[in-house]
Order: sequence, then structure tokens, then C-alpha cells
Amino acid sequence: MSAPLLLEAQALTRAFGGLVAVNSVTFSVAEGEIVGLIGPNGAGKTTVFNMLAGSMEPTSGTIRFDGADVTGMEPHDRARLGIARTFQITSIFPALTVRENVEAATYRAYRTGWLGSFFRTKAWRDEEASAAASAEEIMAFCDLADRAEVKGEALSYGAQRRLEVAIALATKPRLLLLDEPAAGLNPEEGQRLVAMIQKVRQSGVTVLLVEHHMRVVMGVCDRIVVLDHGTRIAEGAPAEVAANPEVIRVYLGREAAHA
Ligand SMILES: Nc1ncnc2c1ncn2[C@@H]1O[C@H](COP(=O)(O)OP(=O)(O)OP(=O)(O)O)[C@@H](O)[C@H]1O
Repeated sequence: MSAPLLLEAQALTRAFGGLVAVNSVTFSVAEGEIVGLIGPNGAGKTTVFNMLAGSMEPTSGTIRFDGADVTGMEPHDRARLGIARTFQITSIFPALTVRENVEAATYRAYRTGWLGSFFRTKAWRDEEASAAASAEEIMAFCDLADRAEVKGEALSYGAQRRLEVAIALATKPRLLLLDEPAAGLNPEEGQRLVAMIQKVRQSGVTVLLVEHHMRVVMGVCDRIVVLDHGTRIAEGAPAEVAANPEVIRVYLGREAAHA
């Protein structure tokens, strides 16, 4: 039996004035899958991501998460349901340590809020203890334990990208949206990231990633959706997509030429 669908984008469309950036794109991600969203610059990948995460409203179309329509839902409500994302532009606080960055994200996932913290209620102290334990676990998971006391700004680029994933994992998502996680990484750091994404999936989290780094995409994805000019032009297993003449023409040929 195939896994149930966790995310379903149906006829997703977004126009900016006269420009249709995303044009009736339909795809789904099954629970436990790693799916890649690829395509040339300006294809509409980030716009799709923004609509899935809730920071941008679609012009039309629907988004379902775990069977529920979340199309008009605010990003924080989607986060509460279990959708987390990373950004192309870093979300790290540079002056805070790795531990502080992860703990801050973990606190946001816990509930009591400032009143509890003001009165130092038992519930708040319990939450503080579990947030600290959870941060510890996430740092170890993301291979950052030995850098826990290092400030964000002092991390290597590869470790910064892993910290971004750690921050997103702190909300305990069911679906992790990764926006170009391998951008700027060298091959060794890229491999480390691939291993981490596989580990994320093994822990039960479903992953959708936008990525230009073909070795990462082909190495980690179960399935790939290809966009061009806002339209879905192909979908399939990595080998299938890599051999698709249309995909080679609009994207992979160009990437290979630049490799
Ligand atoms: N806020 C906006 N206002 C107007 N046009 C926009 C806006 N955001 C994106 N676009 C346009 O929509 C199209 C799709 O952009 P998008 O950033 O989604 O592409 P992309 O596939 O993520 O590209 P890249 O690989 O370069 O990140 C582009 O033509 C872009 O210029």
C-alpha cells in the first residue's frame, strides 16, 4: 500500500500583475518522501514555496496538508500543524550561539509564553527544561553539538546551513521545506547535507526541497518535480527526469554547461 499524501498542491497559480509566475501547478508529496522542486531561474520555485509555507497567497488553487485545506491559513498556524521551512536568506541570529539559536526556535514551539516566564510557573520551568533537552537533541542530530557555544556568525558556511535546518526542526515539523539548502556548499559539505536530509527523513519527517545543486538533488530525492516558466513540465524518479529531453533542454543542459 502506498503512503498517504501529506501535501497536495492543486492547480496552484500566482500572478504578479500581468506575469503568471506559477501557472496551475499540481503535485503532491507522500508521507515519508523526499521530493525535489527544480527548474531554471525564475521558474517559480520560490513562489511555490512561499505559497506552501503561507507567506504568499495563491491567486487561485488549493493546498491541502494531511487532508485539510490550509490555503488561506497564516504561516504560524501552518507551522503549528507541522509545516516548517528554511530560507534562501539566512534566518540565523549571528550574535547568538548555536545553542541559543536552537533554544530560541524551540521556545517558539512551546506554549506558555511571557506570563508563564514572568511568574516562573512550574509549567514554564518544565517547558524550559524540555526545550533545553530538545535543543540538545537537535544539535546532536544536525552534527552541531561540538559547536554549541560558537556564535552563528563564526560558523563555517556548511555549519550555518545545518543550523538553519536545526532551527526549522526545532518546531518539530512533519513536513520540512528546504529552500536551496546546498547553495554555496563545497562537494564535501554537500555530501554532509545529503546525509543529514536522509537522516531527517529516517526520523519520520517528509521533505520538499528547492535546489540547483544537481548532485544533491539526484542523490537525495525519491521524486523530482520540474518547473519552467511557472508550469510543471516533468515529474518522476531522478533517473527519469535526468533523461527527459525537455528537462535537459530547458535546465539540465544549461546546468551541465555551467558545471
Ligand atoms: N514579489 C514579486 N513581484 C513580482 N514578480 C515576482 C515576485 N516574486 C517573484 N516574481 C517573479 O516571478 C517569477 C518566478 O520567480 P521565483 O523567484 O519564484 O523563481 P525561482 O524558480 O525561485 O527562481 P530562482 O531559481 O532564481 O530562485 C520570476 O519572473 C520573478 O521575477
